[in-house]
Amino acid sequence: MTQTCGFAAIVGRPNVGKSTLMNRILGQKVSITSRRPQTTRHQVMGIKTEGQAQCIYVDTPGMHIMSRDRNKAINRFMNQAAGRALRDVDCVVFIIDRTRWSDEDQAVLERLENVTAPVILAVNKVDRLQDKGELLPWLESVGARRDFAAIVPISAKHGTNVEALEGEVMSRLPESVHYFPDDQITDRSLRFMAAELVREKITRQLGDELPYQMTVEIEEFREAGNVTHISALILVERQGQKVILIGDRGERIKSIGRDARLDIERVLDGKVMLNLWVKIKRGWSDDSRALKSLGYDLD
Ligand SMILES: Nc1nc2c(ncn2[C@@H]2O[C@H](COP(=O)(O)OP(=O)(O)OP(=O)(O)O)[C@@H](O)[C@H]2O)c(=O)[nH]1
Repeated sequence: MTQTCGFAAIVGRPNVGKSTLMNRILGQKVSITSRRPQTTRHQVMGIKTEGQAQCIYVDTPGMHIMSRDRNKAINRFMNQAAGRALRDVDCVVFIIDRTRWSDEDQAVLERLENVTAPVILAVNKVDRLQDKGELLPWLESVGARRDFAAIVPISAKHGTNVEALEGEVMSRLPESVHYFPDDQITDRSLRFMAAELVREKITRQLGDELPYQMTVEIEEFREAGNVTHISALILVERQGQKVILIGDRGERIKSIGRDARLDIERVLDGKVMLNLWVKIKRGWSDDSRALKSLGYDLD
């Protein structure tokens, strides 16, 4: 039988559920999620193989079109990364949040104007719709905004209708041999996943107390016997942020470390010793050179 293989970009404004959808499709966490917008910073590929079809999903960082501090280097990087993901894809999944249509959604739609690949609209979070009756008329009216290849209401969180969405994507992949082995689910290294999981726990535990100018670098990732030793450096911008992260008598950082270790152990399927360090690196989020040194690739 002929094989099919191709790329599908998942796009949408921050916080609509792109990472949640990716994790749901893959049945495993490859992209971190949180209630705060702008959690996803790096482009992560999620690979799903089903029989003869292989789809490589690209989860893009939220498009920061309305961002107030749009000139910051990190915002420029994130917009560029989102733009790059749209070139050369075979299909685009555009996610919106229920029946809302904001200026940011409109801006994402405008970005898709020159995209020739089919665009599937996923109307997410339908589990949270107060009035289910408003869905059908909305689905009909939203179709006027663009000639969508399909419009699929879903709940990424609960998995509702996600298979139908996948079916729409899979049916649009070109004939090709598979680019990845059939059992591989992400292009990212375990080292990268470990850093992302630490960042997820920080974002979840500290919420709005810590601005998103915080990054995690893995300094050591070493297997010894059946234990993986990981040292992670958390970079923040100011002393005040360091104090918040460490918490009263180190309670906060301990709790972050415990949560992150449990998740990393699940991903690695083995025991982990995790050490966290906090360091101040002033102004990194506004410095293109510093971003490069941390692995953010600015054009
Ligand atoms: N009720 C409900 N919540 C959802 C659903 N999908 C996502 N969420 C929640 O919405 C929030 C944002 O989800 P993410 O997957 O991090 O969103 P994102 O689009 O990747 O966000 P960025 O990283 O900012 O681009 C999280 O709290 C999710 O749990 C859904 O179908 N139903």
